[in-house]
Amino acid sequence: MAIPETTACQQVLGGTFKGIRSPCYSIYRCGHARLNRETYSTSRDLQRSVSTDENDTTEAVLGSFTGGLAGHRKGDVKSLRSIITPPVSKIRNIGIMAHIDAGKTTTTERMLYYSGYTRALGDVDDGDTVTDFMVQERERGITIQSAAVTFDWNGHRINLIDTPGHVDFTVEVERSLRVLDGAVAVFDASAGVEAQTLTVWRQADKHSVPRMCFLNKMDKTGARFTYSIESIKEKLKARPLLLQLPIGEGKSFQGLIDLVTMESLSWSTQSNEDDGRTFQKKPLSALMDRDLLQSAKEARSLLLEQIADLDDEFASLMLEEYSEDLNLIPVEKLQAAIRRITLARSAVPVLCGSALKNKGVQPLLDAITLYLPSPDDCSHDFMSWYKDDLCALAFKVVHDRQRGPMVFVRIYSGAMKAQSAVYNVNKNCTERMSRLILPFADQQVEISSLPPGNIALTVGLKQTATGDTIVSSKASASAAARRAGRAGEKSKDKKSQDNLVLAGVEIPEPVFFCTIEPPSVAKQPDLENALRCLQLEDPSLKVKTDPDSGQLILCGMGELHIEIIHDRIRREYGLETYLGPLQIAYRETILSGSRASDTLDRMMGDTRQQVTVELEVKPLSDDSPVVEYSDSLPSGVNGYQEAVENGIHSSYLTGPLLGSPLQDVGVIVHKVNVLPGTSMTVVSACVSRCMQKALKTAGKQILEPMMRLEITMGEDYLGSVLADLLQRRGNIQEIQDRFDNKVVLAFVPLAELMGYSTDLRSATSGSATFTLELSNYEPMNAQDQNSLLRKKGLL
Ligand SMILES: Nc1nc2c(ncn2[C@@H]2O[C@H](COP(=O)(O)OP(=O)(O)OP(=O)(O)O)[C@@H](O)[C@H]2O)c(=O)[nH]1
Repeated sequence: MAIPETTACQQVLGGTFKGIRSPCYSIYRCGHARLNRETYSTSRDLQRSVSTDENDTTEAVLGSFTGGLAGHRKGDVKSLRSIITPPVSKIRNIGIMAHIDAGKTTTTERMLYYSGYTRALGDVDDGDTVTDFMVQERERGITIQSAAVTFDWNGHRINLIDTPGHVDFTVEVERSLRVLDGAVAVFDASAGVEAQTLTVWRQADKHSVPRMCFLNKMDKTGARFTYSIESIKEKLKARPLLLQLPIGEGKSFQGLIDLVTMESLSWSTQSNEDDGRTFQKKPLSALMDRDLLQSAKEARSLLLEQIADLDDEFASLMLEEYSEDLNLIPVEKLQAAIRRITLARSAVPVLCGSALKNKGVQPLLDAITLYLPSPDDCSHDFMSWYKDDLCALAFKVVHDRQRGPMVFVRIYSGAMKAQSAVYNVNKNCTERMSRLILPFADQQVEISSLPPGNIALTVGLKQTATGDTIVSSKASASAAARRAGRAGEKSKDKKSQDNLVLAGVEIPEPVFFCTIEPPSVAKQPDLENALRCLQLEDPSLKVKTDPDSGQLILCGMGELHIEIIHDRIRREYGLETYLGPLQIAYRETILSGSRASDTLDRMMGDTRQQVTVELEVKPLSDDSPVVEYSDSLPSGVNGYQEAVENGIHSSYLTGPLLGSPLQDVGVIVHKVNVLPGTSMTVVSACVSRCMQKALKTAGKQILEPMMRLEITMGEDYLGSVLADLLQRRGNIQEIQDRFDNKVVLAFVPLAELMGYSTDLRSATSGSATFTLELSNYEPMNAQDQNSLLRKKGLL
């Protein structure tokens, strides 16, 4: 048995460390007494887990809280805490993903509580959860930033990332999925699969993340186990493997039947105060309810059949060794088969419970360790290029006012060490990392080194942004490049030779923008600095400068996104900024082509610079290249090709109608005559001017963002919601029934949805909910296009 590497906790930073963001004082206020006690319970828990493995050696170092907490007595915290880094096979890097409000945060809180990392149960509704620790998150009761949490369960290290459900923050979800090995999809069992679940499910598919489902809120009136299972089949097109059956639904929900071990698990329903830590486990034969027993037997037979269908090894066990009595199949063999199926993504295990009522979370934790992959189960080409050298991916940057940027990394190979220099492949620079931290939600434990497979938080990397690849040195990157090159030659895979940089996350184009102004000119540099830090953290936030007015422009994924950024600049950077009206990010295209020519002729110093260009713009068809050169042109345009294409691309940024980016426009270059000695910049400028000329006379068209809207409301409001959608130029696709509710699916131009949440709330007395995502860009009709141009004073 491999001896696990041991790392020692050097200091518990809970007191001095003001959270990932400085305004974290609120958590200390509501939880600091808890924080101190937690340290005890965590130590005990870890000590317990230490003693279960005889090969583990531990090193415990005394740390101390030093100030930072109001009313806190220095030195009264016993932070004797040993951190064992388990073998890689016992690490689980897991994401929790779901539709907004499905209960991810509540479930995470319960996990932390049962694993001994918190002393009290946090409650989203009371604003005292551990993972939602930004002030805005506490106030709004939603998760904005993924908070990574590390904890141990049954000798396993679980690195868990609580991801936000709101569509404005899907980049956060995708960023987490990129580095996770497995995921738990949490559902509201009264709603089944909801709109955002579909989006995150698709994202998890894209990154081939094995996952399991947790049907939460089984206690809620209207909770329907069977309905939720059907919606997983129908909407997610997934194959559910039912590992549990609920005992009761809604108010009568009291526990679960474990179809793998054939036991019933029941929690006390006597008191709401019960923390669910203890529950009763009985063999199924002791179950009094005959109907339930029968259903459990049937569900178990179905489960065995499904597993045999999907796993040959298990099928042969069933047909040969245990054909006489399937009940004799050892639980471990069944679990191993479920694990293989989950990793192969041929089915998804389904569990259920109620996080709020403290039922079913411990079996979920067991299932995570049993069925979801360890880093060893996931292989990547680049791991062989780096061998034992460090290779890590920065997947999130957060900014702390005192410590500067702090970077979450996933280590793929080699060890990451505190107080060491690392090389950032994307930025081509060497940086010094001062500290390495294990993130226990708002508490941080400093460690000296971490082996591959882990997720850690680093301090000191100032240039690193989300998506950057970090290795030990430039020499190590070069050696990896050579190995990648050889591998690429062998496999004739050109891509692998270039691909030293681990793929980052695709960031969707922002659909909203607005100007942002500092309170005074003197504060402009502070605002620029705040925006620079926020952009390092949040790659979906774009900042531009208006070339005419010089004003700063914020571009974001939605109204809420921009609102949160505004709020954070105020709270975290102490700047009261002014936002201009929110505007839509339109695009432009052309419906018919046009040809133009232009000449630039000027003296620069003693040199005459002269270029004549003739080109044609045309609607781009799917199979033609964006830039074509007419046959009459000399090949390579006499060495000016790059300058010509720079000129073309720069003119794509400002369309002729609104100055919005152009799409689906092709160019044919007919003539480029350049006087020798003319600079490349002048060639690009002439091409760009000629492009603008041609575009002006082409058939111009504005494209507007169309949103896919899903609204859930009581039947009484259906008529008024539909009438309102039609007024907003909405195209209604479908009206579905969901128990007593109606669900409307529609496509609506984004321009018509400004302030929709407030309008919908007042029209339905706050009872309706909706989700919104960008569907595509569509041409505006002539009338709407003209009225938009008039509104902007452009017609
Ligand atoms: N009845 C019931 N309510 C629950 C349960 N779990 C969570 N809730 C409630 O559902 C609401 C949302 O819970 P959260 O844990 O914040 O959900 P979330 O998925 O993290 O939400 P976002 O981070 O905003 O996406 C809160 O009011 C919770 O108290 C449950 O098991 N049963």
